[in-house]
Amino acid sequence: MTDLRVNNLSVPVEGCHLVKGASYTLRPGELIVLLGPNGAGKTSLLRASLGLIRTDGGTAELGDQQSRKLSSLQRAKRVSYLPQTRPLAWPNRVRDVVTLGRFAFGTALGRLSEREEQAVMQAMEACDIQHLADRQTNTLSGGELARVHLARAFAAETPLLIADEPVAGLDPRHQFRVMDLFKDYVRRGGGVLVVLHDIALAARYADRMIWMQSGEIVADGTPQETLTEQRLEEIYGIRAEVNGLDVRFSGVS
Ligand SMILES: Nc1ncnc2c1ncn2[C@@H]1O[C@H](COP(=O)(O)OP(=O)(O)OP(=O)(O)O)[C@@H](O)[C@H]1O
Repeated sequence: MTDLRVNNLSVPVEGCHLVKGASYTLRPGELIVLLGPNGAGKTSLLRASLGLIRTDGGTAELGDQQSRKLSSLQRAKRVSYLPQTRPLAWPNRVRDVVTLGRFAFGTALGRLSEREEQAVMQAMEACDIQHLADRQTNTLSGGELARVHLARAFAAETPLLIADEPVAGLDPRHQFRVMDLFKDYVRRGGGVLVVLHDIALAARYADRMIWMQSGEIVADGTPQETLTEQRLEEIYGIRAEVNGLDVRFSGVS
């Protein structure tokens, strides 16, 4: 079973720490939303968990191996990572960008097996971009391009999927649609960890919420356990009324 186990992880930078002693586990069959204000250390935690940046304490394991010891191909077979900024080296056809998601499995553009073709088509359909298949990526709107990147991540069909603000820039319908896709992925046995800034959306979809502040995980539990008026006040400095999973914001405190 592939899970991501992070224990007491710290990320140093210039004499201080971007992440301090963070511990959590991402297991197949659950959707975790990672929350926290700008600069709290969410991206740094994700990158450190995947072994992509230097750490100076703690461990991060993906399945049976330490993340930092995995080759990029080994890592790409276990987890799809959708970073916050998604540079494309050069404009390309949408279908080809989505096909790159199969790269770790030895897929070469133009030589797709039926199985590979199916994975790419399904991912494009799920992300509502099949009509854009032959378009060049530099002609797409921001939201369309975000869905292309998502489709690339889905096409990989990895056991785990980690996405940093995957719904930023999407209209409300596509935000729900993308979150529904993550839920389906989890129902089929995958594990998903996403960063969201929309607390109401997070409450609606998360099995667990991990809250970060100043480089530390300050809470980890179900929305029912961790989403409280006091927490929103402490972490974000905002006033809100919380009734179960329903959140009504009334301003900054
Ligand atoms: N290489 C670096 N050198 C110095 N500071 C850095 C470096 N990388 C990140 N930081 C700082 O560390 C803090 C945490 O950054 P990080 O991107 O992890 O936050 P975040 O919670 O993902 O924020 P956001 O919600 O704005 O995306 C920020 O203040 C950022 O400026």
